[in-house]
Formats: sequence, structure tokens, C-alpha cells
Amino acid sequence: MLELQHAHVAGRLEDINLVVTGGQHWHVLGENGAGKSTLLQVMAGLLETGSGNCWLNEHNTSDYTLPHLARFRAYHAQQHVLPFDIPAQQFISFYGQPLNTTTLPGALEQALEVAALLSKPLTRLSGGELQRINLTRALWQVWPAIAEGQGLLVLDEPLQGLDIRHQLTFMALIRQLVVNGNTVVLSSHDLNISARFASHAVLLKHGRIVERGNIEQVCTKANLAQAFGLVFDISNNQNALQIQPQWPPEAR
Ligand SMILES: Nc1ncnc2c1ncn2[C@@H]1O[C@H](COP(=O)(O)OP(=O)(O)OP(=O)(O)O)[C@@H](O)[C@H]1O
Repeated sequence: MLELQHAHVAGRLEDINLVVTGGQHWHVLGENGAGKSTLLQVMAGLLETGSGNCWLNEHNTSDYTLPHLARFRAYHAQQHVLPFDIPAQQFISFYGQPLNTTTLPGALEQALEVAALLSKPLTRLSGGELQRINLTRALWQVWPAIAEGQGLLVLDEPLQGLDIRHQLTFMALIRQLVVNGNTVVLSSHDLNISARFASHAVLLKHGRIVERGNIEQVCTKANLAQAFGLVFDISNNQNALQIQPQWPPEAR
């Protein structure tokens, strides 16, 4: 579905080769400035590579118009600028069909609990509440494609600001969407959540790939040490890796 060939963005990404097949669940990992957001913007068709290619369903992403992409590809940015001080449901409805407590899909409400927030002005939401509204906006925009298992969700740090329960309910929703055939690529700083939920990962450092592939293949002590400059203890618990960094001397 998505294929990057020698993708290069000056000063930000170098020689990225990656194949994301439809129905897979990828996490993009790496330290601050590693290139995660840049890679997601390229994959979402929002940033052109200087050289190399990004193919989406066998077309170069630059061949798509934004309205065409917006029908099946959702993009959730790491940072948001509030449009106007309007109620959350009006904001979300700009991007798709009108959303209200009647049209809100049960699966979205179960994961993000936004029904009680929809009538509130955006400026009166807490940071985590606003994140839940923004995630609802991204998914609602492509909900018809998601319902057919044809959605591509490109989510930059979707768990940022969410409390632990909403992190888990949101990831459970993502897992279900992937089971239904949708494709998800998201960035995360929580290695344990990635180890539990992702099928695949790509680990970046200084804009280059350290490792890509199955999550177990990527999250090894050697790869994580190279990417983060820390020593990790890794064990297996209930078929998921548990990844614990050792305290560096300065944090003891
Ligand atoms: N618009 C831009 N123009 C030029 N350089 C940029 C731009 N945005 C980011 N960069 C640089 O590109 C590199 C990769 O940034 P990117 O935002 O992709 O990192 P990241 O892995 O998402 O980091 P973080 O974990 O902090 O969000 C960084 O060195 C950054 O300074």
C-alpha cells in the first residue's frame, strides 16, 4: 500500500526504504528530532521528498489531490492550531459529515469518550480533552473508508496528553480497525505500548533507519541502545515485550 524508495528530505530524512502493506500496524520510533514527524508527513502526502519516491496504492503521493487523499487518509498532527473558538462538534463537522451525539459511532465514543465534550468550545477543553477531539476529527474524516477497511491512518503522537485509560482504549480501537483491514502508521514515545500493540516498527536516528520490520526484530537491546543511547532490559510477558530502560548515572 505504502512504499518509500530512497526517500530523502534535506537535513531531515536520508535514504528511507520501507514497505507498509495494507492492514498492518506500524509504529515509528526514535529520539526527539530523529525524523518521525517528517516521515509521517511524507507518508501522508503532505511533504514531498527531495529525491526518491513515496508510493501510495501504486501512485506517487504527489499525484493525489488533497481532497482525494482526504477521503481515505487521515492525518493527525503532533501540534494543532485552534481554528476558531467554536464548539468541538462544529470543528469536527468541517472535516466530514455532521457529527453530533446521535451520529457519533459507538466505537469512537467507547475509545475516546467525546460525547460530553462535543458542545464545548475548543478553548474550554483541557489538553487531553482537546487531543481526544482532534483524534475524533481525524478518524471521523475518513470514517466511511474505515468502515470498509480501506482507511489509512497516519497519526503523529496520538497518545500525547492522554491519560493511561484513554491511551489503552484508543489503542484497543486502533487494533480493532487494523483487524478490519485498515492500515495504521503512528509515532510513539512509549516503547511498551508499541511492543504490545504494533505489528511492525521502524526505528529512526538522525533521519536514517536503524531497523525496520516486526516489532520483536526492531526492539532489541542493541537497536534501542543505538537509537536512544540507553541500556535497556527486555523481557517477554504474556507474548509482549516489556522494555525497561536502566537509569542513566545522571538520573540516579
Ligand atoms: N519544517 C522544518 N524544516 C526544516 N527542518 C525541520 C522542520 N521540521 C523539523 N525539522 C528538523 O528535522 C529533523 C527531524 O524533525 P522531526 O520533527 O521529524 O523529528 P521527530 O522525530 O518527530 O521529533 P520529536 O520526537 O521531537 O517530535 C529535526 O532535526 C528538526 O529540527
